[in-house]
Amino acid sequence: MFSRSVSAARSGLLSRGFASSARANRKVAVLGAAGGIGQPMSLLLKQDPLVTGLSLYDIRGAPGVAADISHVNTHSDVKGYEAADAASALKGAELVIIPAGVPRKPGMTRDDLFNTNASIVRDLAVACAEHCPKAMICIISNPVNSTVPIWAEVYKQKGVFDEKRLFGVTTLDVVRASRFLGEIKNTDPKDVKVTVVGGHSGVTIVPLLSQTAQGKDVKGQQYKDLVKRIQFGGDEVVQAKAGTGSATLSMGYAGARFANSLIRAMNGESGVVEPTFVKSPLYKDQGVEYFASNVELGPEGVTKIHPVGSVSAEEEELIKACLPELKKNIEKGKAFVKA
Ligand SMILES: NC(=O)C1=CN([C@@H]2O[C@H](COP(=O)(O)OP(=O)(O)OC[C@H]3O[C@@H](n4cnc5c(N)ncnc54)[C@H](O)[C@@H]3O)[C@@H](O)[C@H]2O)C=CC1
Ligand SMILES: O=C([O-])CC(=O)C(=O)O
Repeated sequence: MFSRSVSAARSGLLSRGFASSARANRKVAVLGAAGGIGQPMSLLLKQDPLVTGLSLYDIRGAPGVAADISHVNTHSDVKGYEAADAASALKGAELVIIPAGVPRKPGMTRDDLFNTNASIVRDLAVACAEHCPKAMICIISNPVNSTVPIWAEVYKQKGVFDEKRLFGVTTLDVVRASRFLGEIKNTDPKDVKVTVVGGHSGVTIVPLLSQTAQGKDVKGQQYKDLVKRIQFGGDEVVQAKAGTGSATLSMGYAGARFANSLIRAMNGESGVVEPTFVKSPLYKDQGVEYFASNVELGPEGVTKIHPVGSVSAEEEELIKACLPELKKNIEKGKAFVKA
């Protein structure tokens, strides 16, 4: 699991979602690297043989985290940067992952984080537009349904927007769906692949269980409970952490897994498909500009946005409930930057 070799990367932890292909120079910057997500995710990125450089940035504590992680004996270089040093942190970054911002406390929705996190994300977008405008951008900071449009609007203002290179990370919803369905079916979750579409909060999270072999016969109350658990899995963790934060370790895992998929695609591996929240034509006619669905990834980012596919009557209802909420969240993000 700690080996730098490609074959080792296919074993142990990495075989459950991290895989590797030929090595290219891939510098990854983590913004918010000293936080609850940033630290474990950076550690997992250090274990990824496809990551050749790690640039850890935070308004506090990143040099210490970098010094610690840099002792792990894998080949990548690790550097930590102080608050004032965003330019150096971002220079040459090809992929930027952003878990900067405050997490929820019990009783809050993700949208309640908007007032604090919107400006954090906007300012980081300005810095990336200046110092690494061509990097792939993976946004974790909540509310994702709004922070992704915020990033896009800043990039449009700066004249550097490329919709193929901007991703909202919804992988934790996919990870949860796989785990929770696997638990019900008593199956190894590595064999349970659930497409989750929509957005990343409450009713905007729509798992397409009918499209999976293990999920299609889950019915009645068990179906309702499973959907609710996937949609509100974040609340489960927020409540259990009782005021000290939200999901960090599972998100660190999910973020590193998404980064691995994207880097494999950037390195030329074909057929890499992940659900992710992107600028999407799927529901544009209903005024929803961004939508998570299966997206094929390639060297330049988004290669193909897959349609939602055939869905059950229940899933149709879930999508109907998702769209107006998602539209509101997206418009809020856009309006913030325009104001
Ligand atoms: N997309 C998803 O599935 C998930 C998203 N999240 C979100 O991720 C975000 C981070 O969560 P945690 O790591 O638990 O929070 P945390 O508070 O532990 O860490 C956030 C880090 O961001 C840093 N930070 C704040 N402003 C910054 C700036 N301007 N530049 C650089 N760094 C800055 C802080 O110093 C801190 O180290 C939250 O908004 C949370 O809601 C959390 C779990 C899942
Ligand atoms: O629930 C939260 O606030 C954090 C999050 O996005 C998740 O765990 O899915």
